[in-house]
Amino acid sequence: MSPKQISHVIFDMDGLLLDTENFYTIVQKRILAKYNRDFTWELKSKMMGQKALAAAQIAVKELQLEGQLTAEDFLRQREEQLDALFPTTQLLPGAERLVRHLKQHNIPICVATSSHSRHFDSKTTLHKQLFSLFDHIVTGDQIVRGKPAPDAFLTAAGQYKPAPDPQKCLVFEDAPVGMQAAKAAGMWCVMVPAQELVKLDGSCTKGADLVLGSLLEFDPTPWGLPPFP
Ligand SMILES: O=P(O)(O)OC[C@H](O)CO
Ligand SMILES: [Mg+2]
Repeated sequence: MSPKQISHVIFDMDGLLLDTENFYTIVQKRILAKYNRDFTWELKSKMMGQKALAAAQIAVKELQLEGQLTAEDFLRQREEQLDALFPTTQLLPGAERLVRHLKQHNIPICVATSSHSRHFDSKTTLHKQLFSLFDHIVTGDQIVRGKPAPDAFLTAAGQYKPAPDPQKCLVFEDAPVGMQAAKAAGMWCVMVPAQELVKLDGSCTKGADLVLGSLLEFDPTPWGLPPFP
């Protein structure tokens, strides 16, 4: 479909706006080392963007840890360590500039994250003012089916009255399952994947409408959005 005329923009959070993915990597590497397992990018690529329990279940299954570690135990151990790290979360390059720019031009903006609301609160500790600019935040605990199901993005769009045409919604995502969720919702998707992920599997971005190295590279104009000054 062309020309693109985006009316609403939906942001993923972890790994897209906020630099939290490294925290998950550090903590999960530490926990899995106790079970003589390596936490690889291949495994991470399957877990990232998922709701917490779904991600934990993937780890246990892929590493054949049944009988040694339950998904719930993995999460409990993960929580203790993540809780100490999340309040220090920093923004990723270009996130603040893009969010403020769209807000300044009255473009409806919201967030659809797989993170549950307690993690959302903790991760945004240093960024409350910026996150107050979003019209609403949809967290993982508000939806039943996690990404790659389209629910998070459809729920986020559905909070606008009237709900926008998905064909006029642009989603920013970092994770393969997130990009798939956006496309399943019938929306446009700009993917900003971690470079490690692309190196591992070039096809992880297949289906995205545009792939960028960072949000700093985004040009709003081809999307019918106002240009940066
Ligand atoms: O990328 P998000 O914001 O949907 O959150 C995903 C998980 O919490 C971490 O991969
Ligand atoms: Mg993400």
